[in-house]
Amino acid sequence: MSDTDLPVLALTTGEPAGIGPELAVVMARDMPTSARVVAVGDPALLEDRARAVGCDVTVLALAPGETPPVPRAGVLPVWPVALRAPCRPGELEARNAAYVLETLGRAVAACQAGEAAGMVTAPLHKGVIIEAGHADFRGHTEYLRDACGVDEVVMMLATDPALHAMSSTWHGETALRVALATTHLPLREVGDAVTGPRLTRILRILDAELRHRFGVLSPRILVCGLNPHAGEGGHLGREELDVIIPTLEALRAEGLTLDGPLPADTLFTPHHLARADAVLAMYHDQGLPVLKYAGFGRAANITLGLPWVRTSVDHGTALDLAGCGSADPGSLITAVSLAIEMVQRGA
Ligand SMILES: NC(=O)c1ccc[n+]([C@@H]2O[C@H](COP(=O)([O-])OP(=O)(O)OC[C@H]3O[C@@H](n4cnc5c(N)ncnc54)[C@H](O)[C@@H]3O)[C@@H](O)[C@H]2O)c1
Ligand SMILES: N[C@H](C(=O)O)[C@H](O)COP(=O)(O)O
Repeated sequence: MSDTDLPVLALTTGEPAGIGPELAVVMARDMPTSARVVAVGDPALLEDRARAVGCDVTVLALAPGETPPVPRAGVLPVWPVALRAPCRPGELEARNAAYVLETLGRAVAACQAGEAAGMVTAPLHKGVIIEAGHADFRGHTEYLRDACGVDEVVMMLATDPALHAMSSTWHGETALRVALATTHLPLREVGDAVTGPRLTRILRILDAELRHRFGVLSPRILVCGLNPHAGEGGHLGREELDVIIPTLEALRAEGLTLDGPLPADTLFTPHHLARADAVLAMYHDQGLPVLKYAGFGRAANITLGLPWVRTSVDHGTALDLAGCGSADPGSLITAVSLAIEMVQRGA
């Protein structure tokens, strides 16, 4: 591939008071050369944060939508978006919620216009966006679903050994792919959200994207139950009998290979995981603690079901570390390399 053909990836720099801006500049010290990664954010903020953490990187402000130059270590091209209010590391400022949303909007527009082949997102702070008046905001995943006008997308996190695999040879103690049937919902609402139609949409997307984006020829998916011990035959909850089992049976008839519903506590053991390509957890904190225990800092978040590639970090804004220079860039580096790999193989 010649330099002029290198794909463009838009990297949104996330909550300005968090660690996203400094991770972007730290990542640019060893800027990958197999794609043109362009940050979306405030160039002055990125320069300030580079100085604060002692990172010798040149921030190169481009015109909006301008094609980034050939990548070079130590140079971070930026599509500029202006902060709405001054920003101090670790201190949330509601006026900057509009800035964060504008960075997302710019990246989406670039993907829609074909100016970028995909996007990588640094962490944003959901609470401050909601408090700034965007009451329906839930997270990047839901934002991107709505921005793309698709019915459903799937949040999947994977630990590093499971990100690059093109077959099921990735199994190992820390290799995991965990997708979620519901995302950013209060726990009280989860039971009602686990419906047959939702599980059907999610499992179809997960099966198709494991084939298409990860090269798994015949995905085997382990499906968690919702209740303790997967409902214990209906004695500890009926969602397995009434919703999950009939849905899985119908999908098996379509050709999907699904095991479950299995009790989540024993599903996440080597015996079961050794024969799985992914796990579907019913809710956020059923699946993600296990994934983050296995691979925090080296895992990535992937949105399946979008018309372009989107990857993200496995951590949040870490306001406690912002501006200190001690935040680990591992997950952002992983998310960027994964996005490049997915774009290169046309996934
Ligand atoms: N991709 C995303 O946009 C994303 C992901 C997760 C959480 N969040 C948001 O982030 C905010 C804060 O969430 P939280 O406090 O639960 O989680 P968090 O990940 O920000 O912090 C949890 C702990 O991990 C540490 N940590 C996080 N990232 C680190 C890194 N790169 N290097 C070293 N240590 C790191 C933090 O210092 C903290 O002690 C919330 O608003 C949440 O919704 C966003
Ligand atoms: N659920 C994610 C996690 O815990 O890592 C995180 O909140 C990011 O979600 P979005 O990519 O939808 O913002």
